[in-house]
Amino acid sequence: MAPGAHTVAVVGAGKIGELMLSGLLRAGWPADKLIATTRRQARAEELAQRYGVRMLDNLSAVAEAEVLAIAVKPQDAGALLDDIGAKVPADKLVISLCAGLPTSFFGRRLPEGTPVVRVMTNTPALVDEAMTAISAGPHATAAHLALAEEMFKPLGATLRVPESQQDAVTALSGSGPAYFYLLVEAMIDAGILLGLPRQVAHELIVQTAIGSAVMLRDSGEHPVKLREAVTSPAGTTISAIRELENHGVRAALLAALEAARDRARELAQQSG
Ligand SMILES: NC(=O)C1=CN([C@@H]2O[C@H](COP(=O)(O)OP(=O)(O)OC[C@H]3O[C@@H](n4cnc5c(N)ncnc54)[C@H](OP(=O)(O)O)[C@@H]3O)[C@@H](O)[C@H]2O)C=CC1
Ligand SMILES: O=C(O)[C@@H]1CCC=N1
Repeated sequence: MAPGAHTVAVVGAGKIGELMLSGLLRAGWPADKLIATTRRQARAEELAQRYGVRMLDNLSAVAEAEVLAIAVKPQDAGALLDDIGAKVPADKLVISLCAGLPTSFFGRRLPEGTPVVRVMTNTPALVDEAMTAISAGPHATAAHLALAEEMFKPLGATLRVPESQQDAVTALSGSGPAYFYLLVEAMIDAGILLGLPRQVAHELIVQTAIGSAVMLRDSGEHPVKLREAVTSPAGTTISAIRELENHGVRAALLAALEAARDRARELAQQSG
């Protein structure tokens, strides 16, 4: 299918919605086939100027677009669907980008038979390195999944997962960039502690992160093997690793990702 064969409306074009718009434009989606909606007029003007996409109100977007990508916060999705849900013709594809919300949440608020696809992407979409997981919800056919994939493939890697895995996916790859940024920030601070100028520490750690990530992706080696290759007997690395283990970094990560998964479940419960 040629890029831009469908008119797509990004409903709630905040950070993730904007990433989608810019990614689709980079992939060759024509601007006149892209619609976005916002709550604030100033935001609408900013997006229109930046991307040349059509800014409409929610109901006009529902009427005009063939695909609706819902990119509001989970806490705002109920109110949005109270406004537009009944007006969505059942032949439109609804793609939810909302953390935590199951497709049944949308199914209950949309006309019977509306296809829903649940997607969890992440912010490296900005540099076409997203990890996007895609799940079919009720009434979503193979063609709907293929269309969702066509929209997210230009933004990075895509993977199909059962919807039951989406809260875990959200904890791993949806929130994942934040964990890596936190680690990088902490390691740069450690460089300051060791007396390096901040800019030098930044350059050392960012390039080390990039090099390590490329090796993880391209070598095909297990991370344990890659770590062992750095860890010399009685050397410097094992001294650092002993401290990481003493401070429970591994246990902290297990607990942290479990908390993120639990929060995704809570968001669904609170949204009703
Ligand atoms: N940030 C991330 O890394 C990721 C986020 N997600 C999911 O993506 C979704 C969006 O997150 P994010 O982009 O960070 O959040 P933002 O708050 O940046 O974006 C949400 C946007 O929706 C707008 N909005 C809310 N209600 C309406 C409405 N009724 N009509 C039109 N626009 C509306 C808001 O407008 P206003 O600004 O005026 O309030 C805001 O601009 C969430 O569901 C989140 O779970 C998924 C993966 C990663
Ligand atoms: O923090 C959040 O809730 C969103 C979902 C995944 C990443 N950011």
